[in-house]
Amino acid sequence: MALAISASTWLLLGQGIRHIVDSGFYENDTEFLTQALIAILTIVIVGSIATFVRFFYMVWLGERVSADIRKTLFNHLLTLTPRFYETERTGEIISRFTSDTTLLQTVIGTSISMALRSSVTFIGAIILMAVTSIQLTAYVFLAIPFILVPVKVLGKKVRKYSKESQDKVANIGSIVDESLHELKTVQAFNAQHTLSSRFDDITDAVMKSASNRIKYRAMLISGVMLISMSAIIIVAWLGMLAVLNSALSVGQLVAFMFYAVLAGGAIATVSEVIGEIQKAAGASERILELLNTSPDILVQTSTDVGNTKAAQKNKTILSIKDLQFSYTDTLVINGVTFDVYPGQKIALVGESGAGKSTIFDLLLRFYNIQNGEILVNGSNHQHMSLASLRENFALVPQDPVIFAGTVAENIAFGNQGLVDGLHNEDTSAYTKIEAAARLAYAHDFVSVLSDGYDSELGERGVKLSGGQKQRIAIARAIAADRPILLLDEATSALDAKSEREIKQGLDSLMKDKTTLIIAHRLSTVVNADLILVLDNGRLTAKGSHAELYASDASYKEFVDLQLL
Ligand SMILES: Nc1ncnc2c1ncn2[C@@H]1O[C@H](COP(=O)(O)OP(=O)(O)OP(=O)(O)O)[C@@H](O)[C@H]1O
Repeated sequence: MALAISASTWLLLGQGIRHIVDSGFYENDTEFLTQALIAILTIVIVGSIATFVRFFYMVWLGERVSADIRKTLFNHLLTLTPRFYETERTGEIISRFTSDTTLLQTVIGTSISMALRSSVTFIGAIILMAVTSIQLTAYVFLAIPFILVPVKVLGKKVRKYSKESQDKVANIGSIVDESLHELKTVQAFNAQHTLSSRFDDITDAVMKSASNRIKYRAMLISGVMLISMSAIIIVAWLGMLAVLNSALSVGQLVAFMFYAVLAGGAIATVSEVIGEIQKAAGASERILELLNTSPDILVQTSTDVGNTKAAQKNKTILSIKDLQFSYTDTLVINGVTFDVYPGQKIALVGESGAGKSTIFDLLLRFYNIQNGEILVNGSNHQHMSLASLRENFALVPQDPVIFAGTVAENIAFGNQGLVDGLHNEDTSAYTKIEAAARLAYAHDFVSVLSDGYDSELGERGVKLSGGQKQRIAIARAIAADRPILLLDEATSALDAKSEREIKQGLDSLMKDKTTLIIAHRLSTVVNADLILVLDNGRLTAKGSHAELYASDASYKEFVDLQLL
């Protein structure tokens, strides 16, 4: 409405001008002149208010749309599986978030608003031109096909190069993301030059497609301007001839020219923003592509009653049967079968690449298994929702993950109650977080940080040492309080004190829990209730350390070579 009012008020101005010229000037009517000026002033004020409302709401709408798209897109990305991120580059996805949604925001907030306003102005101006002089309007219509040709032909080119340059900008995102995150490795290997020449190539490519885009846009704008202005000049000449022949009053001609300039300006604006709108069309295609990617892990709805009963009789917490899995063609897990009873500590050992981490990934259902069964508390994991399946597990990865945020936020991470408690500044949440940190032997170093549990840890925990990160990860698993722990023991050795503290932290974590641990230390395998030996995806032996060391030559060799 504001758009229609603001466009109409500017159009009304023409009528005002016509009356001033014809009635005020030519008939020497001073009082009429004053009244007309007051009327025009009113039109200007109404027009300005309507412009304020139009601008405010259109720009607000642009912000709202991009905020909603960002939220939807982020939530969607969190549901996609690791397989998706093995092929996509995160830097490129970040670019879709930022540059594509920002583009949509400006286009909706500014370009579409301008295009709509100009279209309304154009239609109104044409109608009023027709009212003023049908004959002159007919001449103007003759020019329209000449204007549409460049809009059609050049607009297509603009769209093509816009999409291309947005894609290339996404490559910039990837390389910056990768280089800055791995800056220490880059600098340690003096690889700045290699990266900067790769970056130069990418920015040059962006520049090249941007130049093409700009060239076609400039041709579009100037072509439309040339044709429309020439048409106006010719029509003005025809109009002046009509005035001389007394077929038209001077006021009519002035009003007509006012509308013709408005219409010409409107066409010029549309041709300028059409390029932006084409660009936004490219951006939304890319966003839709992402939104239409569906996660490849589906929950089967039927419940497996038979298996549930069988498992409950045995009371296994985990039961793995004849598991088979491959990432690509070759089987990485091949016929693995084992049971885990509540409270057991199971150590997984095997050479690098044997498939230990893959078993964790399958338990957490990051990938679909090809054959076999995984029962969690007697339920087939494919019949459980991903959330209820994963509620059974707390993961402590080999390289502990720290999120940008405070110590307290990092520890609360896996426990929604604590996260909400922190959000509401509930003191009991802090007490529980501190208790978890004490059990993980993290309290001592946290309490000397400048803001204690509210200290910011920096992106990826850059402000912490390796051992400190591990203890935060352990505290997080303690705070999450899940029945089954999946520990991927760190391979890197730490100083004796840190080692001892981490071991004590892990002991408190494992207390009363069922644990599966990818073991890299002899002390871990010695204390395990059951050791599973994996070799090339197969389970080749199982038993206690003493049994296996005495009976299994390959285990003995493995322990002697790898663990001692
Ligand atoms: N995302 C993946 N895509 C394709 N192959 C993979 C992927 N992840 C692992 N693999 C392959 O699967 C096999 C098992 O890997 P996995 O990480 O489970 O071994 P691991 O026993 O945990 O090794 P490590 O002790 O070195 O971590 C390896 O041969 C590895 O190359």
